[in-house]
Amino acid sequence: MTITKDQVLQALSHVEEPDLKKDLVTLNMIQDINIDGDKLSFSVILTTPACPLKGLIENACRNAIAHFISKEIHVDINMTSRVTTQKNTGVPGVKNIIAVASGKGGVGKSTVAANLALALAQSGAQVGLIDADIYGPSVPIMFGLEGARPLASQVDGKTRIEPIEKYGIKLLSIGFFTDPNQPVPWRGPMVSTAIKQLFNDADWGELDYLVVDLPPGTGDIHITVTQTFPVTGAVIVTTPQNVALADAKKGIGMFMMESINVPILGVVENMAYFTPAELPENKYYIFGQNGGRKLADLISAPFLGEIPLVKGISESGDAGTPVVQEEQHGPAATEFVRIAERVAQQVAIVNAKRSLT
Ligand SMILES: Nc1ncnc2c1ncn2[C@@H]1O[C@H](COP(=O)(O)OP(=O)(O)OP(=O)(O)O)[C@@H](O)[C@H]1O
Repeated sequence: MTITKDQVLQALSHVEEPDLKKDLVTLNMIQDINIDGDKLSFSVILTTPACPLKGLIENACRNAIAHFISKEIHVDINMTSRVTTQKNTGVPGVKNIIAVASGKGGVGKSTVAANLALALAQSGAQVGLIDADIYGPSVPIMFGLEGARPLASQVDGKTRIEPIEKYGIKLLSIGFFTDPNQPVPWRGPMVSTAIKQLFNDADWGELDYLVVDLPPGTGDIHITVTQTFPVTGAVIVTTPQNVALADAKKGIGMFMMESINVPILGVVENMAYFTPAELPENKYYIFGQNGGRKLADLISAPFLGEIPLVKGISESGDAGTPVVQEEQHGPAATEFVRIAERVAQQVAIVNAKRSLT
């Protein structure tokens, strides 16, 4: 049987990308078509290596070839990815900036930012993490890098800060430049300059995602980051209590302000329930149930997932190895991986919508 490239493209034009609601051919996601007798191979270029729909899309392609051409064809599909980007993030080489924010302090924003960054990297993406929390930088402790000082290097005749690499991601924290025992009286302009330097004066190289751990609340740093760099979207972290949810709403309100206008990628509910290690099936909703989900519904944003309150998360963070790195297939790590997949999905959707405007 002889088949042609046109027949293959015609068949695959019946396969829709479920998030982007267009067919794979229109989206230019089918490449490298090769036909050798009854053997067909092609690549599907996904929008992120963390794509949770990878298996579904691959099956749909096989079914389309079988249905529209023939069941007798031997199909070899290379599922690969090229992370999409908005036109310009303001930081050379960086495709997407993901801000992680919370209204209230202590809700686990840094824990989510660190594990999100690691889970994205484990999917095969190039990832950086900026700890912009001047009031309580957590990256040095969470990554076992207390006392670390980034080096400077010369890149294209300019002096650049070299981010520190750990567990496959590039890191910079405001805590690498301050003495943890000396309080720093940050003034507005100083803060703004220091934060911009973490983005602009560092040698980030090529990154698919630069995750930014913002301080709690809504302040100078939020304004500086969102108004200086076109942030792709924000992940909002909350706990289920009403006080945390009320503050989270204020944080969301800031991102939605016309002058800021950063899309909300979704809501993560942290410390959603308590699970004793010896009874992992038991869930105790000690702070109330579904607060994060209701908040997401209220603002018509995706609910990204719920993380249990477990000792392993705080212990691994304190010991310098975030849980996604420490127990890669444990229940908490698995939930972080799912959240990372949903975040990557939302980034692709935001970018696709932007490219249409
Ligand atoms: N799901 C969880 N289970 C157990 N401990 C957690 C969980 N999430 C966070 N923690 C712990 O709670 C503490 C606060 O977390 P984290 O530093 O991530 O919060 P934050 O919102 O970034 O705080 P800050 O307002 O200081 O920036 C840390 O000790 C962390 O290990």
